[in-house]
Amino acid sequence: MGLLQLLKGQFLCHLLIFYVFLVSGLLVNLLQLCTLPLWALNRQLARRINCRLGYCISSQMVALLEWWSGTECTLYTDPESYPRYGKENAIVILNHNFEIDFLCGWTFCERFGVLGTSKVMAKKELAYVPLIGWMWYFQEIVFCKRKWEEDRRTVAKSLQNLRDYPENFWFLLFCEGTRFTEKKHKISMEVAESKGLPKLKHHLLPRTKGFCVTVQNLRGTVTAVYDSTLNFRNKETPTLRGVLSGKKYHADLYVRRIPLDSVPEDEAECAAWLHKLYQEKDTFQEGYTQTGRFPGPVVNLPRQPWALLNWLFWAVLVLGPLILLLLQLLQTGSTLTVLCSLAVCIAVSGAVHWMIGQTEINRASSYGNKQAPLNNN
Ligand SMILES: CC/C=C\C/C=C\C/C=C\C/C=C\C/C=C\C/C=C\CCC(=O)SCCNC(=O)CCNC(=O)[C@H](O)C(C)(C)COP(=O)(O)OP(=O)(O)OC[C@H]1O[C@@H](n2cnc3c(N)ncnc32)[C@H](O)[C@@H]1OP(=O)(O)O
Ligand SMILES: CCCCCCCC/C=C\CCCCCCCC(=O)OC[C@@H](O)COP(=O)(O)O
Repeated sequence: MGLLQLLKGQFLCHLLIFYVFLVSGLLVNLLQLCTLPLWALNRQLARRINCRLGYCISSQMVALLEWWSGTECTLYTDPESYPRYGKENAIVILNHNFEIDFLCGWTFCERFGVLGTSKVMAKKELAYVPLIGWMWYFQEIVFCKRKWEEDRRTVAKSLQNLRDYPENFWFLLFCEGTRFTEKKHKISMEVAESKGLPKLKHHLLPRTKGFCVTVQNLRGTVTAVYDSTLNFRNKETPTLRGVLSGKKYHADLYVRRIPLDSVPEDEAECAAWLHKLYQEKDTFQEGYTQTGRFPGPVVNLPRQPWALLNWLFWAVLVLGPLILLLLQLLQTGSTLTVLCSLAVCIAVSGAVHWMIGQTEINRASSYGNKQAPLNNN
């Protein structure tokens, strides 16, 4: 094992990386808060500024994946669609099977220059996660409670707000609404059976309402749906802890660009269209498990240096004062101050564990663990 690989496994390195993330993230959140008055004066400028501020946080996690863990992300797609990626507004549909699927999504956003503007329909609980959740508030992320009666108005309103967004954005939907577990899969296949739908082997049954309301509200703003299917080589089940420890994974993403005009306007037809799409995704996943690859040619998509440069900028900015403080502590610090510093380290590492825990499937919500009553309206 090389020295660098050994270093990547050290707790102290993780603590330093998280320290940079935490302090720079709080600074960025503060700057975002300072843009509040600007929203009333010049909304489009406030949005552009918040895209860039948000980038400062999310790109640190991308840098962790691309540069620290060295994870490779391969894109399978039609070369004719490829030039349009990043140059139009799109709805992205992604399977929700992996703890770092969102991070791979962000990595592709970074490579197509839309990381700062990337959007998602996220569960409301994530709005309270420090740094990321707070950043999302200023990036106009669409939050849902996963209770349609409450979501139908709020989600539509948040989507309407995006209609005059000043920059190209991708809007991500994990239509399954929750991460894949065997129990949730079994229950959702019972629902599929009761609805007369074919069973899926690799996906939970998609919830169609979020997709249909997104299409309704973003028609005319968004030009395409990017149907994206993600898997990892060697049957790996990647984790954020693995990434932080420098473990290298290899992600494969198959993307099909579907013009939005071909998605039906009628709600029932739109729902049927989504179910059919998931049946196709399921065959792609089955093909991947059999052959280790997706259909379609591979497009070369090298990583960009910007995420790393952003991380280095923040590291220099926030590590300098920390080092000075530690030196001063060693020279003059009483036992009490040294103990207090230790307590701060423990608190910071506790915060890392809690935040990483948000991404762990074994701590997933109970949503989808039992059948919601069938709705006939
Ligand atoms: C070129 C490169 C291309 C791509 C790169 C890839 C990606 C990059 C793009 C962008 C990146 C951006 C950001 C990424 C960063 C971070 C993201 C991280 C996390 C956020 C993820 C989440 O939080 S996921 C959870 C929240 N989101 C959702 O839930 C969305 C999907 N859900 C819906 O759409 C729902 O409909 C709803 C939330 C709007 C409402 O929920 P509710 O529960 O009320 O749902 P329904 O009314 O739909 O449910 C009832 C219907 O479902 C049937 N039913 C009942 N039980 C089940 C069951 N167990 N399983 C399935 N279905 C069930 C029931 O019968 C009802 O059926 P109907 O026919 O009546 O609809
Ligand atoms: C730069 C270095 C930083 C290192 C430390 C990183 C610590 C930050 C970690 C995480 C921040 C939280 C990211 C939130 C994204 C979680 C996405 C997710 O997967 O949500 C689950 C949701 O879809 C469905 O939930 P359930 O399956 O129903 O439950």
